Amino acid sequence: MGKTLYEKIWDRHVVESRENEPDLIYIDLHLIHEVTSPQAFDGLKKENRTVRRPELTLATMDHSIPTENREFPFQDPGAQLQVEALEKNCKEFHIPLFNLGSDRQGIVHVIAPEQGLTLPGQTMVCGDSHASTHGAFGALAFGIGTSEVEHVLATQCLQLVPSKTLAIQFTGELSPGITSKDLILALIGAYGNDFATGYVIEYRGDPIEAMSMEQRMTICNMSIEFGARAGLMAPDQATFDYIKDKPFAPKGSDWETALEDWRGLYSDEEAGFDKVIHFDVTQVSPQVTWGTNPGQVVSVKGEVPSPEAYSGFSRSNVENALDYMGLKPATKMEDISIDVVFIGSCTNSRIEDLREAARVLKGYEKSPNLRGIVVPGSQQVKAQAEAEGLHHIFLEAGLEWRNSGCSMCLGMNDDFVGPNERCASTSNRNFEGRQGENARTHLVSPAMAAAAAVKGHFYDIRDWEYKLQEVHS
Ligand SMILES: CC(C)[C@H](C(=O)O)[C@@H](O)C(=O)O
Ligand code: SF4
Repeated sequence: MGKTLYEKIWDRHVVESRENEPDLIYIDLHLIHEVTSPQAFDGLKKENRTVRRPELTLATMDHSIPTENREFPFQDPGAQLQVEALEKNCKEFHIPLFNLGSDRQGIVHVIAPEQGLTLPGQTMVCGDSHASTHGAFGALAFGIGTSEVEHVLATQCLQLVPSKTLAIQFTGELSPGITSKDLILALIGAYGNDFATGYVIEYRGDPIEAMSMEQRMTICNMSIEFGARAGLMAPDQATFDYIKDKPFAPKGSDWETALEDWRGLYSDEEAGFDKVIHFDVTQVSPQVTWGTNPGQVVSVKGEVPSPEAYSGFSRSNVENALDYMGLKPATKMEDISIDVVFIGSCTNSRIEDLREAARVLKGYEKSPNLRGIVVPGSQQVKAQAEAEGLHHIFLEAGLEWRNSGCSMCLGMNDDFVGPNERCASTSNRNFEGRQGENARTHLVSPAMAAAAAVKGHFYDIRDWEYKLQEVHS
């Protein structure tokens, strides 16, 4: 019997296995940020322990930082304390840190792939649920809690019980204008947001193989919104091309050795999954969420559902969601006007996302009644976007151009959506209060967010009149 990709990675990392006990698994890379690490470091200090492998740990600051003026003092003294604590802890324990002065700083899930730290076959953890993003490279990557962060810092290992495996076999071809964001939203919408609970997903099939690495990352990023422990994709030539020559990628003969190894990272044909589903991507249209979890989603050409007619969620759940969102059943999605546009987050803030948004915005101005911010996922993405002149397009459209960070993805920093304001957001979570108290979030792709910024309401990107096709060289 063959092995799945997940089983192959797992087996390579077992340090110790005892009957009726969790396995002890070695962790190749530990990413940390300012929000979920302070208590873990406090725990270490209390026990007088050191960090076992500081060089396999990387720190960045992203969640609570301001994206406008990043100088001290911050408007929020609590955020400044978190940032200062991370600097101090990294210094004390010799952990590499991309701080606010670094041109490599950015959202934790954007910088690791960008630096060539995310590699196929690795085990990776982070005190952050969207660690699943790195699965796009064939790395087994998942979020952990603060006590586990402490454990990994101290031992570079974790006690883990294997998850069940779910293969999602995509078929068909995405239509023009449809992105991987639409695909993952449509998938979660079709099966429900807790369908993959307890599973590690492997996304497979031609539509995945046809995608860029950045598109793939968007899908793996939202595995957690589907309930999964992690999402994986087998590495292929696109993966290797992306990694090659990145700053921390293996070089010279190490590269050749690594490549040879990575080429064996796929699920064997005779491997068995605990569950398999098939999903035809051909009919996927631009998606917009209407409710308060990512599975409450509909085509932009659709309408707000009525609690009676909606399957998948209970009547009261739908009623509550509509009430929170301030929406009436049967309203056309394209008739919903918005107050805020947020283009950013670890789901959609990479260079291709910004190019897509800029391609839509080129030559247009935002609707006068809304405000919008574009927040690159890292300072490297920011520099690249500026080298291509994308920031001019955003600024000319009347949107703000910021420094990198999690920003408006979650109401934990200076960027938030006001009470009862409605936001078209490229992020991954539309929970109540996610972007601010009583803020109303609609999840969309970068192109759809850009179109909404111009129109002032949701608008089908397939009907868009582009003023210029190519904005980058
Ligand atoms: C703050 C952090 C722990 C959290 C997570 O784990 O995902 C955040 O990144 C989020 O997206 O909600
Ligand atoms: S951008 Fe959003 S989803 Fe991603 S790590 Fe930051 S807060 Fe979490």
